Amino acid sequence: MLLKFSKMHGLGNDFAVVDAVSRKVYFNKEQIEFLGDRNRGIGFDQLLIVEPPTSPDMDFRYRIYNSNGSEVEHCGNGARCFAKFVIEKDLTNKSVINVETKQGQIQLHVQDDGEVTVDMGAPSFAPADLPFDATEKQDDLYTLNLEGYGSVELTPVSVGNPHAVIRVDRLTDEIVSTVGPLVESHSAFPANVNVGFMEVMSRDEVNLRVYERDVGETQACGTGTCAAIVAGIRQGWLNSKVTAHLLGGDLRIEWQGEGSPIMMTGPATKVFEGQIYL
Ligand SMILES: N[C@@H](CCC[C@H](N)C(=O)O)C(=O)O
Repeated sequence: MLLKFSKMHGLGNDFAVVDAVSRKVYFNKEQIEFLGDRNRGIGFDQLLIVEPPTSPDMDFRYRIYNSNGSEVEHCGNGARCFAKFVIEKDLTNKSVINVETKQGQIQLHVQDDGEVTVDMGAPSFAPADLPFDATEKQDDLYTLNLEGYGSVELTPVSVGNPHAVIRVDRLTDEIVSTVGPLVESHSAFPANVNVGFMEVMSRDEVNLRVYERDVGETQACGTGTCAAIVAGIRQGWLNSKVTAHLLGGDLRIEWQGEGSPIMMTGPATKVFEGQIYL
């Protein structure tokens, strides 16, 4: 099969996006791993598949796979690329697009300047929603012992997919590459977890790096940014509108508190279109 795709990125978090509305396409795990391979395939952090909706009040269904073939619930940077893709491919002419995901529904708002705002839904801080086998807790902060390292304090947050947010005094390569994998696959997170490292610069600004589940550190993580900011707002460290500086650029997040949806705004970029034998 000759597979057509668009290569896109949201702040350097990169994707292959496939139209499965105009033509039916199925992938098995090995095929996704091959496509995701940066030396032998296309290379991406996630594969995004645009499908017809299963519910009449939705515009599309959105499936997301990590480069190792695991299917995931949510992808924030991918959602913005998804919006740009369906417009460029003339699959819709709407500027407000309702999309089904594995975990629920999201709404994408395409702005006049081309940026996309995503209504990511309301976060959950309930450990069972990640899932997270909680141990000691104080004000949303849990202590996790890491073999051979010591302990870290983290906030578990579900924004559809699972995140552990760790506040650090200073972001370093070492903390991301050492603590990231230890927390990602810790037995307290039975489905594994994305790990965010947040340095609070002021009440309106953070520096953030994310070690993604099943992928490793990426240039940016949309859901990871949402999780970190809502954790910081709940702790009283941040205001309700925050700019996050990621390795690949900036995201703007707004959250009005308990029960409200998180609004994430940022760019989406197409790099090229291609085709590959599968
Ligand atoms: N890059 C994404 C998140 C992708 C999924 C994640 N690796 C997981 O396994 O949950 C984003 O922008 O949110």
